[in-house]
Amino acid sequence: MAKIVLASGSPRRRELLKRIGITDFEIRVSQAEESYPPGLCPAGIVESLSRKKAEAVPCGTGELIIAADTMVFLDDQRLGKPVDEADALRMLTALQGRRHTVRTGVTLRQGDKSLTQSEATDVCFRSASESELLAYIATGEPMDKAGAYGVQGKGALLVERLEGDFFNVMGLPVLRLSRMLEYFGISLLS
Ligand SMILES: Cc1cn([C@H]2C[C@H](O)[C@@H](COP(=O)(O)OP(=O)(O)OP(=O)(O)O)O2)c(=O)[nH]c1=O
Repeated sequence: MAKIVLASGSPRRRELLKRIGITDFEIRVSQAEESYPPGLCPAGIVESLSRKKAEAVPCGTGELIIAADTMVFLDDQRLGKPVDEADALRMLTALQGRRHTVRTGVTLRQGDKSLTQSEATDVCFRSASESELLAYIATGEPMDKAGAYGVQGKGALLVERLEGDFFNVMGLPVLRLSRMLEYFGISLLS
């Protein structure tokens, strides 16, 4: 089996890889600048960013790189990670009582073979008061997460409904990833 390299500093992606049985992998954090060409559709944006992250790390012989990028889309707004607490409050206020889509682009790369796909999950937030949102921001949880919430943590208390892959919201669509790995000859359930 190829040596797996996770091109991500995200502790959630590390944890999810382990949960699906990929326990032996190296982390090589990509320093790719998070920019993309104009005119891309939402899926195109996260796919382009994941490709960029995968291409920004060295890939040795026999190594398989996994890179991902997660973003929240609310109508035509793109919500990445908040820059500060005021930005987190702005994002959470915009999301409350509404449905949004979380998209994760994933790129797998080995030698000159590369595959990029993305997954979408719809999430509905309940209406929350400003004091609840401020209390949530004070936990610090929103600050390193797209859309300023973590569905796997206290952020779950803001989520009314979710349609699609839960793990996609956490940063790695594990079912899609397993299918992409099959293209590289790796089967996780055999
Ligand atoms: C919406 C949401 C996002 N997130 C996280 C997943 C991602 O780690 C992060 C989005 O940022 P990304 O830029 O996708 O990833 P990252 O900066 O954490 O790591 P790297 O670029 O090195 O791969 O938000 C959650 O953990 N829970 C959630 O509910």
